[in-house]
Amino acid sequence: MMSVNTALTIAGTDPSGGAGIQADLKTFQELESYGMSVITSVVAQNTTGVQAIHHIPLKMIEQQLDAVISDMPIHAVKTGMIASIEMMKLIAEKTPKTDAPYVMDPVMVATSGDTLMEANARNFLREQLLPLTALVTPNIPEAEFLIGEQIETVEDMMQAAALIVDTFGAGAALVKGGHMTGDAIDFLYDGNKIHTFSSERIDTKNTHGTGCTYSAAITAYLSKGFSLYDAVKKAKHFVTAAIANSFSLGSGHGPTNHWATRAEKVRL
Ligand SMILES: Nc1ncnc2c1ncn2[C@@H]1O[C@H](COP(=O)(O)OP(=O)(O)O)[C@@H](O)[C@H]1O
Ligand SMILES: Cc1ncc(COP(=O)(O)O)c(N)n1
Repeated sequence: MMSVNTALTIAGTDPSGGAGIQADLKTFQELESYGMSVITSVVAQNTTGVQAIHHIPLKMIEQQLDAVISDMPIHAVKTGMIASIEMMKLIAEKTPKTDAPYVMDPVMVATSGDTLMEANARNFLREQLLPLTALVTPNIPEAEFLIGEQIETVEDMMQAAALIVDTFGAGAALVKGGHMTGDAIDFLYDGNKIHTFSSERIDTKNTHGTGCTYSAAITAYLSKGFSLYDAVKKAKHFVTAAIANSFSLGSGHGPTNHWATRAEKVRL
């Protein structure tokens, strides 16, 4: 019998296919981790922004979680959009039961500027969910919220990563530099050391779903047993290729190309 590793995403949806649950499942599939999903909110969105949000009733989120956790092996878990404190409470109660490493993408605002998390839930996320994580992957605005300070330089980014772990209790923090200028540099603090992951900045506006894709790739690699450092290194390569080969679909920020690294596999 074939053995397989599995990854679960708990997040909101994107019918245009570039972000959210859809990006996560595409990424898990590309990286050959068996993908599973629990939907927190159905979001009407596309490359131009968010048009409407429907939150799934709590009881139904709970039943989805129970359905997966009671029956399926889970080797890594990721969360994306979690809109409310009540949803967060449920996830804080249920996910530790999986015993799998937990990667949190602290999604607060979409690339388009639309809010995906209620304002009062941000503190709850920081105080109650963050300490459960193996890794949190904030972009610059999210990291600024988590530490309560502005981030302007790469030194600030490194300091933010350290604070998120040492003061707020995340297992590790990856502060992403997509919103800076110059090379796209991310800093990982694992509680011990700062690691740097860098790529040239690609000149494109097609960045819808980059954060989702990156954290999903890390989750997939963790599910397959890679160390945190190796998982981030490989995922950075995956997301960079996805951005470099992105699609100019839609009239806003187009989606990334989740199958961009297939060409390399064929060559190897
Ligand atoms: N134009 C770009 N060229 C290359 N890498 C990028 C670009 N924009 C973002 N990235 C990378 O994509 C990943 C997602 O980062 P970021 O855009 O900061 O996250 P989010 O989508 O959560 O806002 C990071 O590795 C970042 O460095
Ligand atoms: C349901 C959902 N979750 C997350 C994002 C953020 O996307 P990005 O990766 O571009 O920050 C999104 N637009 N929609």
